[in-house]
Amino acid sequence: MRRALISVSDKHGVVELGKRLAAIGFEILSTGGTYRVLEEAGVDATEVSEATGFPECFDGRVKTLHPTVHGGILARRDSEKHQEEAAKLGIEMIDLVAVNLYPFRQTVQKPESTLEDIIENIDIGGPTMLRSAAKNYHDVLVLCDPADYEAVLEPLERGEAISVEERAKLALKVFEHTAHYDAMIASFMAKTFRPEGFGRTLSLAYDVVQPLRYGENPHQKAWFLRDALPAQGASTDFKQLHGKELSFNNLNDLDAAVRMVREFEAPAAVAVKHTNPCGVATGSDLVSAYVKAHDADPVSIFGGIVALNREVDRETALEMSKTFLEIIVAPAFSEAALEVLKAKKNIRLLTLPTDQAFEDDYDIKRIEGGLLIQQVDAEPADMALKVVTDRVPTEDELRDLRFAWSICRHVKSNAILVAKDGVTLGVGPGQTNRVGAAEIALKQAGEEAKGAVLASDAFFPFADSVESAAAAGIAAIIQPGGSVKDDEVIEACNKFGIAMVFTGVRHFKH
Ligand SMILES: NC(=O)c1ncn([C@@H]2O[C@H](COP(=O)(O)O)[C@@H](O)[C@H]2O)c1NC=O
Repeated sequence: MRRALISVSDKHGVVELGKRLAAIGFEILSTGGTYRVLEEAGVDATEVSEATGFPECFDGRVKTLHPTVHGGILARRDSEKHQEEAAKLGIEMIDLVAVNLYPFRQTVQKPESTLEDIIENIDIGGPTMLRSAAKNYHDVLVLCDPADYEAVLEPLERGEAISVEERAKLALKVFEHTAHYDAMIASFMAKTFRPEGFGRTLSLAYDVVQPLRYGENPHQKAWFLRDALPAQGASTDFKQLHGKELSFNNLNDLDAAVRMVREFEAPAAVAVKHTNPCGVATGSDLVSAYVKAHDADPVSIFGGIVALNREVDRETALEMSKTFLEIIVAPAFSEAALEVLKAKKNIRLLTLPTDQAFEDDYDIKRIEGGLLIQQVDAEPADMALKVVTDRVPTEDELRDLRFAWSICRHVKSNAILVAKDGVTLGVGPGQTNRVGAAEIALKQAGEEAKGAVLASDAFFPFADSVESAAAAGIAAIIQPGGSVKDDEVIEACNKFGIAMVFTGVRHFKH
């Protein structure tokens, strides 16, 4: 007689599984809670403790960790030696293992869970059985997901064997599942007991949310994954109210836009193209912020992603509906705004708490054969502005310098940004030299650069960009400082009457 061991926390479908396995002729072994559910439903089963002759003990911490169980799963059917040994030890074979694990993730995510609750929900016996069965997939069927019960029951009921390839796929699913489970545990423990960095290894736990239509380009396959233990309010935590599925580039741009709009407490609008801002503005209300962000670069915003940090009202919606936008993301949309925007078939409308701070931890980049991991480039709390020129910036200039600086660090390096009155006027992103970045930003700002401020994400190696800024009419500059040529740069500013502040902090973004 074939034997099945069933031990599940998620009892969905277990009665049906038990009934149908019993009907096929399986003898069923199961652990306490599962046994009771099966028994109540009239499924004939034997408790594991009866089979092992050893009681479940230590509050269920030890139930199935016994040679009778693991020998029955792991012994090779094609090995005479193993079979003789099993016979000598009185161990009977177990041919099917259906196990799902203690709800570790759900326990971590429950706000009321204590550390003790979380630790108690680290399953030990379950993964051990799953791994034993998966290792012996040639002879043992292993089920770690109720969604797979049907696909195994059907052929068994027809009296068909399940191919070794199918068994291997079920085993693979187990090893992915237990690795993911352990990675979540390691990640939780690391956050709790070693928040400051890494040990000798890193295992990341992610869930595949969905395959994407394609990647950055149509010939690239792509997937969207989310942290297995996601923090609430992350940019991946959006709700989609309208529009088609998001693309790879959409998700990437969405993340950039959301990170930028979170910089502001005042009503703000951020328009993004290819992860760089093309128009950013704050205003006394949302509609004025959006109109200013739009007018900052009415060409680039076409097909862009716009993030806002207030509920979208009808007026703002009407303004936005004049331009083709790929995505609008905001904390909420009024009914009237939705009515206006939903009329546009191709726009995607998303909500997420862009009006709340979100503390991301690590930034991960893939390089060939490895990863680079760094802390997120947050502004250090102790960053202070130091005036280094004869002329001190005016209050208005200081406000604009801070505005420009807060966005400049989100622009790809080398980055130069020109701004005035809480609006970006020119953005020079991703250039291989700073002069080129300054030229782009100043050219885009044009006449409006007069009296505006300029931010640079890293120091000026020469005074050439200051000369270009002066020629365009820039009134004040913000930059980290720290070049061997700082004196020349300061001297140039003094010569042109430009006020300059150093931040002492660099914000490369590659
Ligand atoms: N310790 C053990 O020997 C053990 N054996 C099985 N479990 C888990 O116990 C759960 C089922 O328990 P019950 O049938 O009592 O509801 C399953 O999630 C299974 O993974 C165990 N528990 C956790 O470590």
